[in-house]
Amino acid sequence: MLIKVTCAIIEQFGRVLITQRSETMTQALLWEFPGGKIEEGETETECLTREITEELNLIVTPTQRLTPVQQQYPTYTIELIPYICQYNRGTIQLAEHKTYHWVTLADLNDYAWCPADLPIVKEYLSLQLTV
Ligand SMILES: Nc1nc2c([nH]c(=O)n2[C@H]2C[C@H](O)[C@@H](COP(=O)(O)OP(=O)(O)OP(=O)(O)O)O2)c(=O)[nH]1
Repeated sequence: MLIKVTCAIIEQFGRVLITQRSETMTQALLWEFPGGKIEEGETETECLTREITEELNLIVTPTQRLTPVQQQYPTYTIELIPYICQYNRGTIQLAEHKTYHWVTLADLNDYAWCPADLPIVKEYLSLQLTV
């Protein structure tokens, strides 16, 4: 079964928000773009804005869809669907994650990412370089 997951590349002041999964989550302690599983009847962007509010207490607007990534993990497969998002309002309150960082593009490669995120980081960096 393919589990569809959306994730948000939230931009503000030239940095992007990344979150570290907690010890008790799957992919424990790895870094990710916040988001989560699409629920029945939900669009990708509805899922994303719901998850970002639930997990971080932030209001964001998805602005650009990047290329989805299929990733097989030992017991399940996900399709991770990334969106660049603009921060609107809210102060971060972590509901599930261990911590978060606002990182410059130059530092994005220094984190221990969930495997599915590696192609997304690469695509995102390549887009910024061509601007
Ligand atoms: N939200 C998010 N999940 C990601 C990313 N990269 C990646 O491999 N994943 C995986 C981790 C999880 O297995 C799944 C997303 O599930 P989730 O964020 O709803 O996690 P969850 O804690 O509800 O999942 P579970 O432990 O209940 O199975 O996708 C990412 O950048 N963002």
